[in-house]
Amino acid sequence: MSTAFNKGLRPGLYAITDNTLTPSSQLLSAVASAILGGAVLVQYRDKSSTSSERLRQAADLQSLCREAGVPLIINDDAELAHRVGAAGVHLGQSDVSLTEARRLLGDQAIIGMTCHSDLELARTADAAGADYLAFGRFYPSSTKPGAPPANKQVLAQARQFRRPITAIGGISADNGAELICSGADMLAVVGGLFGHPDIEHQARRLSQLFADHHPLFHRHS
Ligand SMILES: Cc1ncc(COP(=O)(O)OP(=O)(O)O)c(N)n1
Ligand SMILES: Cc1nc(C(=O)O)sc1CCOP(=O)(O)O
Ligand SMILES: [Mg+2]
Repeated sequence: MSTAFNKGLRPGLYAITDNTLTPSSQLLSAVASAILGGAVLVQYRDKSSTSSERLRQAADLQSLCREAGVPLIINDDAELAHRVGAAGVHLGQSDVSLTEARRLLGDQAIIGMTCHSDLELARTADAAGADYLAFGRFYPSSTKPGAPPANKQVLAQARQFRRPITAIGGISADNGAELICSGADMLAVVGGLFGHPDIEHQARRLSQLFADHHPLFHRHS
């Protein structure tokens, strides 16, 4: 049996926003560029704006993503995901529990879980019904300098759960291929995408890595 992709999840670029890299006035056009370049999933991640700003931005992003047919995930905040009708939420180990988020958002919501580099965290997230498992950080990250390092081997080991696997942390178009070859289905990228002047171009480069290396698209001849 192979990995179950459902609820609109598919292998590819997972674009994560950052309010320090992208001013709020440019958020929608930045995300639109990422989608034009091939992003298959978007996460709204904003740790510092006011709750009313976050509500407005999440609602605007939800309209954009719905129109584009790309699921929007809200970081940390299941209530906000529920309020704007987003596709789901991403939860860390110190965020609200998956069970609680599932109760609020329902069976059709996409709930992703941070598993660092720890298969036991992944086993627990799998048992609780996580829709994807996130591992990282794989390379030093200026977005989250304190994120604990992860070993690429965990990506292959996590395939036993048959859940889509996301890699995160310091990923760019220049270093992402080896993570896909190691077992990642999605590359979650902040700085390597939104830190560049030409976001659409970077998104295309990152998306091309899947065409070249992901087993669902790439067949050795
Ligand atoms: C796809 C993805 N993977 C990991 C994270 C990190 O989540 P968390 O550990 O809760 O840390 P913060 O992002 O909240 O700082 C993520 N957001 N997305
Ligand atoms: C939000 C986040 N979580 C991480 C983890 O390891 O769980 S690394 C990270 C930052 C990702 O940003 P960039 O692509 O700029 O490194
Ligand atoms: Mg979190």
